[in-house]
Amino acid sequence: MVYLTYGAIVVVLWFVGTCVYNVFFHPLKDIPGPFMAKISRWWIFGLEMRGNPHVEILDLHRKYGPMLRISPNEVSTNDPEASSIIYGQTSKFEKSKYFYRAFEDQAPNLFTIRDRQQHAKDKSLISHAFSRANIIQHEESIYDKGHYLMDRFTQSAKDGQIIPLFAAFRCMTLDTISEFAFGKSAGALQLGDYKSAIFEAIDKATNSVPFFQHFPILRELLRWASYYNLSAVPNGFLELAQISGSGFQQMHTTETWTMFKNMMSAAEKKSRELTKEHLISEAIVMFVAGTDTTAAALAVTLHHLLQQPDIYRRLQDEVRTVMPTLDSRPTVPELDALPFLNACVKEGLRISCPSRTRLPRTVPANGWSFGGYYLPAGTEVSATPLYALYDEVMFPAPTTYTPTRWLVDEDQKREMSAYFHPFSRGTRQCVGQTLSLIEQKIVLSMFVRRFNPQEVMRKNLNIQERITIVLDDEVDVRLGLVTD
Ligand code: HEM
Repeated sequence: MVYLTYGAIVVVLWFVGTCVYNVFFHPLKDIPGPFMAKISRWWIFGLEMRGNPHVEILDLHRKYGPMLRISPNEVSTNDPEASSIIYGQTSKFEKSKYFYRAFEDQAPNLFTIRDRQQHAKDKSLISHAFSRANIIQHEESIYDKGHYLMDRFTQSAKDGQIIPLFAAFRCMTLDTISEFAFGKSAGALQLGDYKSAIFEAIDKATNSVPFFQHFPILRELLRWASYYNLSAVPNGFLELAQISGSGFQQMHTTETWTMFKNMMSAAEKKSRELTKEHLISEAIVMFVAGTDTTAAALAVTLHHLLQQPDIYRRLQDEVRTVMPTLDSRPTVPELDALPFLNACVKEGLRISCPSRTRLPRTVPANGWSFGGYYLPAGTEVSATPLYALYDEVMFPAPTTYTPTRWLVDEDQKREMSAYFHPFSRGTRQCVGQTLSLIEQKIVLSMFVRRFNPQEVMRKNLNIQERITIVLDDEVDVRLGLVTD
């Protein structure tokens, strides 16, 4: 009993001592922020659990200024110059261990790897597959899936049925990335209700990430439970690893070009051996990063477009110039040359900001001085593309979908582009951005060529942040048919 009492006293003293240190003596003590954020990481965890942490942090920046302490050892910034230093091409800030480790199962992958040299080597194995020239070679595969989906929408429109756009686009992006990666589509577009089990696994995995970030022991316990086959414990990463394993098995039975075959032969040329764990880890990233991001961007864009008939018609008129029939397949350069289509896609990416989680980096050796503060080596600093995309000066009325804001002269466009980094920037920018942009342009042009707006069931969006955003209330719509 005496020992227990002493133990409790030690714990209380340790807790109080840590709080006092964090608030009054910590090297970051002068950086403003909510009191509770300075004391412990429970504050940011609570914010994450509420569902929209970065919209809330953006509001706090408006109150406290560009440098904001969001946990004892983490500073958020919405200062464009600070973001350039942290994320720019020559940045020395590595990805944060606590944050990115939680996305890994058995091995690091391109998204999570921290060492800059190792990252450059790994990226060189994959970047050819995601080059514009290579994606253009695969545009027919995107068109095939797009047409299949549009045919389903046509039937639903004829039957007066409600169409769940986010679920449908999730299936389309899943089938595209699975065929690209493994040579065989996951077949999600064939599912009557657009509900693939792969998304259940993705949702489980992404929901678990904040818990793994704040309580890394949970991740180890979960792996242990999986090892002993305690299947009652939900493990989205394990499920995704199993799905990826089947993808690889299937891949080796075909002659088709695939992204992973391309990666393996690039590794072979460099005499590098890729472990099974490494390949599976890369495959999990393809499923997670390559689906919800593009699907959410498309669903959010159409949610807005379908409610603005004038803009919708303008886009339809422009698209008709390269799509004389309902089934036309314009080339990617033809789509790239349509200014209003490009403005609609850009504005959709800006307003949806599909990857809006903060992307923490670690201050390198020697520390970093910025904005009158000194941040010692090891401090976590973070920003999300959202802060610049919602900048009220650069993008007046930032929560309004206004594609015409992008139809300005080249100088203004250049200024706006400095704030437009939905795919991040520098060496760690998104490797899948060309694929995503081409998918978005193909699907959007096909959609407006075939359908007229009829009814959007919910006027407001309920966006929740996970690793990427997800739309908690479906973008349910009814569509009319274009006949000529
Ligand atoms: C609208 C669509 C997309 C958006 C907004 C987006 C956004 C981003 C952002 C912001 C990052 C940087 C993350 C960080 O710094 O930690 C990133 C990285 C990455 N994305 Fe995307 N992404 C999209 C689509 C895709 C697609 C389609 C794929 C693959 C098929 C993909 C694969 C990746 C990978 C592998 C990385 C890590 C790159 C590296 O560190 O070298 N993304 N993405």
